[in-house]
Amino acid sequence: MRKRLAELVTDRELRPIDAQFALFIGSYDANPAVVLAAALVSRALGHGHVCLPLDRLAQMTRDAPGLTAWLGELPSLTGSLVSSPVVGPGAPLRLELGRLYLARYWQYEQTVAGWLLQPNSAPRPEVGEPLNSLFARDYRGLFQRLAQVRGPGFDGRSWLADQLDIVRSASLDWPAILTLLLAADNDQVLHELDRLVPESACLNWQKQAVATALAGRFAVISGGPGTGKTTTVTRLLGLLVSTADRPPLIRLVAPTGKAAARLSESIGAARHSLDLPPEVIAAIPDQAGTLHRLLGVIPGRRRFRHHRDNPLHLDVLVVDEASMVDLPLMACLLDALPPHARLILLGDRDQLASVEAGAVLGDICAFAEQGISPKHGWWLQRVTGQDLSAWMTAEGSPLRDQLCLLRKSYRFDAGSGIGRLAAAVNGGQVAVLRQTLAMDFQDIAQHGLAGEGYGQLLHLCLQGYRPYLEAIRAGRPPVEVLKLFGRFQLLVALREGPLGVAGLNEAIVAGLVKQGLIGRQEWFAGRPVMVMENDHAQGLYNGDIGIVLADAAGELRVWFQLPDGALKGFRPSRLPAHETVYAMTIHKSQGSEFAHTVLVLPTELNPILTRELVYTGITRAKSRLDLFVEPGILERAIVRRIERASGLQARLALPR
Ligand SMILES: Nc1ncnc2c1ncn2[C@@H]1O[C@H](COP(=O)(O)OP(=O)(O)OP(=O)(O)O)[C@@H](O)[C@H]1O
Repeated sequence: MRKRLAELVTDRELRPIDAQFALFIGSYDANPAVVLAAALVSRALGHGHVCLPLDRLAQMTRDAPGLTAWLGELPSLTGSLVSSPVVGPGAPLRLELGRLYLARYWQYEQTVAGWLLQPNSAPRPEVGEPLNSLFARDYRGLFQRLAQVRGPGFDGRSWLADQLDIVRSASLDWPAILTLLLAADNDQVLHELDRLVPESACLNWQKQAVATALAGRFAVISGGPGTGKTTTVTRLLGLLVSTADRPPLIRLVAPTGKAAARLSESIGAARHSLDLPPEVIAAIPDQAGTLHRLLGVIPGRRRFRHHRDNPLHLDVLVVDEASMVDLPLMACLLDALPPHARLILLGDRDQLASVEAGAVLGDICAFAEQGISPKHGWWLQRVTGQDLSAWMTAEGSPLRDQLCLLRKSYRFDAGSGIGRLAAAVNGGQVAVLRQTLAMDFQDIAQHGLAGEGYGQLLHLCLQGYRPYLEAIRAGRPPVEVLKLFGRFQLLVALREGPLGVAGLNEAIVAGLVKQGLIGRQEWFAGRPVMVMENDHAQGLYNGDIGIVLADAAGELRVWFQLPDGALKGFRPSRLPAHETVYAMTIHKSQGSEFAHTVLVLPTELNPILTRELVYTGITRAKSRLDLFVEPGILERAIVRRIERASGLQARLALPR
């Protein structure tokens, strides 16, 4: 058995750790079926699955002929596992409903499901009045926008429907509304729309999200790029502060330093657009930190400083980019929350799941498809004044009433190619994708990679990275250099090969050297580096990006912007594992956005190419996307989905 496991490691069907674990299990139960099951469950974890579903063994080993052959020689694994001493309470493996777990992961899933399924006993608050005043129509803004669009060809009906989120259009007196819109010469007259377009004809998902989050101690607000997740949570925090007897202690976190820095920036801006008293705004924090820092990492230990017996000191916790939070980290976070705490998860459920095992946000958000319960729907209707009858269904998990999907992008309008492309990819709509790429959008361009394509790609990258290098030459300060570097990014799917991180980094460095923009040595001024592991002692985290700059004495320092906005310089020799980051994998780009993104996909279909990967790559672009892909690859990639085996959804579906 030892030999066979070693061969599977040599053939890369197993990782060394999978074989070691199987041997460890084999020392307690030498039954080959149990040993193989142990290797497979460990291997599944390496692929991001939380457990090994025993009815999907063929599917999960389809790319591994050695494992498939071994499975074929054995009787059913289930029979051997059920009677094995290594499976069961207190043993290293757990078997539940046909899913085999490492005991630790079974416990994580239990913790997460147990926390999420706790009944919400608190009465729903009476928030109608403050909620409606927070979401009061801004007629002054509406009038300004109207003045810009009114003119020949103005389609007042669809314009107003979009502006006011009208969903029950047929019931409205459109001749009167259009007359008003065309004749309005000041914002005051637009108040007549209060009567002509009552709130019950509109459906604003941001308002629904705030109400939903106020109703209980847990809520998820999920939406694509620019759908207003930060804006919505800022309004929610404003309401929580203004309606509380004493200001709640609010903490904001994200899984990476980069995502935390972005959250600080966007919440800082959103706070000031709130029409609330200054003392309320002051009680909303504008600094976010990392999740690891909040929980308190103990170097060398899996356990955090905060846990059930030493809970976090907070009343409200907002976690941004929650799709990046893996199952173990989510379990540790929920375990560390004090019983009275309110938790709000923000994220995009359609993005790539966490690097490590699990797809917690996706598993939770799966219940959003079930609509909402009538009880919750009636309450929402009462406090928001909007009609939700079309969304109410009798059957479903109680969790569905804690989920809010934001469906309208305020960043990408109908004229945006990026928005349309992202929607087509996310919906797996091949025809819309083709149509979008064939249209003449100003913000997207598709290029091939054959022939001159590769040269064009390099040219674009050399142009894109030039501004920050010129800023260095001009002696601009680190903060400005980092900002300029962050405006342009080359994203790739693979690590190896000419179109992977390694090949493209090399080609870009060679091109920049040739243009005299950087030096030839390993540590040249301007070298951008990405940290590849967490270094809690120095406050540097996997995914952080820094740039090498020389000080007045010619000494090199690598400058990083910390989540609180502060800058810190490190000697190159002090950095934890790192690599040059002209090209970055799409996986590593999660939680970041770039004004101009260049996205390169492999020329051949690869298991890594999925809808989630392409969607995540495209949605990193804020205002310009250049897509380098060979014909046919994109269409084939977007119909493939990532499936992560887990029992969380099944646990959450159970009635409370
Ligand atoms: N209801 C709204 N009306 C008008 N503009 C809005 C509204 N909600 C959000 N916006 C604007 O849309 C932009 C994106 O909003 P926000 O940053 O809140 O979205 P997000 O979902 O958090 O974005 P990201 O994809 O960056 O995470 C901001 O400029 C914001 O001011």
